[in-house]
Amino acid sequence: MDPLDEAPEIANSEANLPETVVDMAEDQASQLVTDQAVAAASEHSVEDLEVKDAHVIFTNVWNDLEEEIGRENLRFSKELILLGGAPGSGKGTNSGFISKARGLTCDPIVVSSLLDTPEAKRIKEAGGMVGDTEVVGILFRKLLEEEYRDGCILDGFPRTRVQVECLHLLVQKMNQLYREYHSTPLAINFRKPTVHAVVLFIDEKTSIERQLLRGRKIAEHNERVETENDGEPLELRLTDLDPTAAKRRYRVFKEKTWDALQSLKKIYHYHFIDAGGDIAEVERNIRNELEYQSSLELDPETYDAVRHLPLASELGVHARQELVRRLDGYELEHRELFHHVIEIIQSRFMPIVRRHAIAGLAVVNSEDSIFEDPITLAMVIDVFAERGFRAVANINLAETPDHFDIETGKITCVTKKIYRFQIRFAGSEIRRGGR
Ligand SMILES: Nc1ncnc2c1ncn2[C@@H]1O[C@H](COP(=O)(O)OP(=O)(O)O)[C@@H](O)[C@H]1O
Repeated sequence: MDPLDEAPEIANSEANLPETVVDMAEDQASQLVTDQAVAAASEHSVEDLEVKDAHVIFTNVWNDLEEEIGRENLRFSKELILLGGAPGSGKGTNSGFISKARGLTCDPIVVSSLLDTPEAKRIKEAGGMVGDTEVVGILFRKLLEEEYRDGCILDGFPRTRVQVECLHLLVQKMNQLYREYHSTPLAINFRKPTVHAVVLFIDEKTSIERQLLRGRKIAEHNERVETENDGEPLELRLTDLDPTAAKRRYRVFKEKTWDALQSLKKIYHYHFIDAGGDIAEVERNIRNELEYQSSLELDPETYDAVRHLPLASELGVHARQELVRRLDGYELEHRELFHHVIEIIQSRFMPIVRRHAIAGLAVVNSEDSIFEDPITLAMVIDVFAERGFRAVANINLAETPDHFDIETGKITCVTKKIYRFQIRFAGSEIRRGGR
């Protein structure tokens, strides 16, 4: 039986706009997520009194440095490797290996270790983030140390949008200094900077497990140091001992750092790494990615033109969490409409879907004007996704004769909108005569 045969004939289908409609639905849905995330982040912000303007922060730091050590001594690293990822994603574990792969001999700069004032420690222990002014001031000063001249790894920078802005401003200044000193004897100290962002991705569950694992390992190590009086104790983060605090750290990452890291790909070399596997696998992924990008035969300009487009492997990573947030958003903000859509799915869609359980593909057409609001299309797609189906929606325009003028012979038509949903799922394996 043809799975499409539930669809009534559509006369004079004039426009078939699948991508547009699905885009509309998904846009609407993701806008909702973004708005909620922003609202949640600002509601809980503890840094409201802090300077948020990257230009102000950067200019203050830069002017202080210039005044203190002189413009000709503002010698930053030629290559900056920004290593980002959720807590426990393996930044510390992999930074030594990345250094080697990039031919760097200096230790990575672990930004959170630089932040050791009592106030910064208090914030870190609560799973929060230290203010941008402090981070940028300390880090830029550190970067000027001689050992980082050729390049360095920055473990945990940038972590916020303001820090990303400050980074852009720093790179701009470095480019300016490069041009300024280009034909002078000091040129070697002001080479054109290159920036790579390496982003390690793990999900929330893995992040929490690994933070707690690190906590257990360090606690055991420190106990051994104390009882056997052998070796040096390691810094133990309180958030690594407490599942709730570890979870909070991941959430802060997801709300404040994830987007900031994503924005780097528009401007710098960007390496997205699936870091969910075991250590050997992650190392392999990093090696492959770094080798792949450096062996690309694309002209740098061509590569620049395409690199801001997302990689297929990135798109799925937060899809489940975002779906959950969107669904919760419908329930909170459009409860009545949401329940109405669920009721339509239950009473009108599901009988058709059930009838096509062997084929795994059902098509449902509807003229219900409720679907004029794009959010209802998003709701249908998301509710089906939540239940394990893949739904796609598109709009067909059908011209139907409405009036026939006997005298002139003129036919007037009305245009009807028909909403067409394709619902795919794993069909039954049991088929007569099938293998
Ligand atoms: N791929 C991996 N598989 C299993 N455990 C890992 C992996 N990468 C790191 N770990 C462990 O997870 C914990 C956190 O790793 P770490 O490198 O300190 O993360 P980060 O610096 O990103 O917070 C450590 O105990 C480390 O040994």
